[in-house]
Amino acid sequence: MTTLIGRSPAFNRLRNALSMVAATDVGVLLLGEPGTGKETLAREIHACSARRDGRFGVLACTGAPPDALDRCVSTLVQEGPATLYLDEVGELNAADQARLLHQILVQDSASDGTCSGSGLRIIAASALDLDRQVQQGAFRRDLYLRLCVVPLEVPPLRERALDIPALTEHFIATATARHGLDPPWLTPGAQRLLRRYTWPGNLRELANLCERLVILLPGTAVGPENLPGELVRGAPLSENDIAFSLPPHGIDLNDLEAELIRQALSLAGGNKSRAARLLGLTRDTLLYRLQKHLITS
Ligand SMILES: Nc1ncnc2c1ncn2[C@@H]1O[C@H](COP(=O)(O)OP(=O)(O)OP(=O)(O)O)[C@@H](O)[C@H]1O
Repeated sequence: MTTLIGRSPAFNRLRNALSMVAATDVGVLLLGEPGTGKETLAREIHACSARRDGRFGVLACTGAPPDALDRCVSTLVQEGPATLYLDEVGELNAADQARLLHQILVQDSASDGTCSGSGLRIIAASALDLDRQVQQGAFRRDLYLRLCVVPLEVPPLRERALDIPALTEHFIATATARHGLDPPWLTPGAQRLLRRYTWPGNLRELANLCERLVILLPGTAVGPENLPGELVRGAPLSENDIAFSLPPHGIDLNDLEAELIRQALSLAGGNKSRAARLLGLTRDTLLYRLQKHLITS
């Protein structure tokens, strides 16, 4: 079974819904941006369902060859109770949509109507707004209604920022084990940037970053200066951040200084004299500190 990380309110609501649908055999449509964890959640539904001992098959609908759907369904059906996960179901062309509807109707007529785990269960996922596709005539309404008995919205990572520390720890531990390296650790300044970033690539982007840090900085401290530029640029300090009180667990003053210098340079468009003024420093003091933090601008 997968280790599902997440304790934010948004994720807890989803987790509850997952356990409810896992106890049934209804069609589930997972809706969420790329990398939000849709496949992982589908695997969890399968693992918690009556068909947990059967296969979990995956069909990537984007660019799937014409016979892929039929082959996938017949292989799974032959092997007993199974779950088929259709990734990006909105990308199926008209012919495949008709084939899928046909397969669902065949499965329904073969099913004994219980949740005992016979036949094939379909869990579909989409990053596209499937409802809009139906309205635009790009997706069959009859198929949509079959797939979407229970729609589940998977929140983007920016809406579950509370989960970022635990997910970061999990991804670092996973990459550390995979590569046989020592784990890096994040300074408070770096942790703060991770919490503030908007993560357009969601959990996959965070997992990739953690793996990169494990490979490039094993067993060392990771500060803001080691993080990609988009994380630093995407996290402007607000007035509240500047007028902050020292948290009980303390801060890393060195990292904070480096972060403020980067922010000032960015605000000043790279002009060092202006950046120095923003920080209440002389230009020479700023140059010294740029060297100290190995900041190149
Ligand atoms: N709750 C979770 N706890 C721990 N790891 C997770 C969780 N959800 C997802 N992941 C991890 O995040 C990464 C992305 O998840 P996944 O592939 O399930 O996303 P997806 O929404 O299906 O992506 P795509 O839309 O691009 O197919 C994977 O490495 C997965 O193992």
